[in-house]
Amino acid sequence: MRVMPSMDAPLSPSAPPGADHRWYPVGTHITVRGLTKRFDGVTVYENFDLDIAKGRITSVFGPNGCGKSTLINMISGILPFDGGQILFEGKEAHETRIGYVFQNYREAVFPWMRAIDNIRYPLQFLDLTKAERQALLDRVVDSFDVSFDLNRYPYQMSGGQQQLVSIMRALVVEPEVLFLDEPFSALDYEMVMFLRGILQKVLKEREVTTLLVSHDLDEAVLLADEVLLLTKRPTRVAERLVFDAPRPRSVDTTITPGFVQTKTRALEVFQREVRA
Ligand SMILES: Nc1ncnc2c1ncn2[C@@H]1O[C@H](COP(=O)(O)OP(=O)(O)OP(=O)(O)O)[C@@H](O)[C@H]1O
Repeated sequence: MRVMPSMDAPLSPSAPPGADHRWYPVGTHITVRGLTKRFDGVTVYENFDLDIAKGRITSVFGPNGCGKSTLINMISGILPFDGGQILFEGKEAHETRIGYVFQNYREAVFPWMRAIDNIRYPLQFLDLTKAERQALLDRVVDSFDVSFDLNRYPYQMSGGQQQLVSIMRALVVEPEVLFLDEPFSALDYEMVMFLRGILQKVLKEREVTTLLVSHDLDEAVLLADEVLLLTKRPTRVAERLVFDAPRPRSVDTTITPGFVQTKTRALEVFQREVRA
């Protein structure tokens, strides 16, 4: 059962824990408390707690099948859970503007719409004037500065271009929180490098709280302000690693001592958890 807080409860970031079920620590955007999720009797999460910092990029990394996608799907409101509470600065998911980028861009973009209409699509659900919608569309197009024609249909675009369109579509509404599940795993390396660069630029400009699932440890560390390392099921947080290298980060970052140190520690924790 999902615990629903009453809508008239005051938001109180400074109140002590327990005083108010909508309390959240200062600087925290997402609070997960007592989360429980089972699939067919298999417990994936049991009484799981997590705080996610506001405006930062958090990568989620862990053993196969530990529940990385399940976690971001529950937090984003796509997947129901069996118990616990997830709040965004004290608000429910449906009170929060959320963007989601799926791994499988071919199924995510609408094939019958031109790129620009794909990107524009979510704006119709916002209570805005035509001019305000156009301003948001122009802003996202300007930020990404794409070099291909946005009047093309998906079948006329490469996989990377389609994924770029789906990222722009997720960001056009200016989400407070963005979820990305393996967004670059099916793309060639040149495109991956380009997308990593442009995405971190836009996310940092807009200070979007971001949760990224990646199977690629280099990518998980490279893009993250913090790497969240998970255990095997029933899943707990094994360790959290802060990575504060300056941005923009590129392949050059991956040979810096700070990167190597963070990745090495992440690998140690990962191997320990896989063997556990
Ligand atoms: N709809 C479902 N029905 C039954 N079991 C499911 C369902 N979705 C996920 N699971 C199971 O829950 C566990 C966590 O799945 P999830 O996809 O979240 O893991 P993951 O860490 O993202 O996996 P991977 O590393 O393989 O991408 C797995 O054991 C998976 O088989």
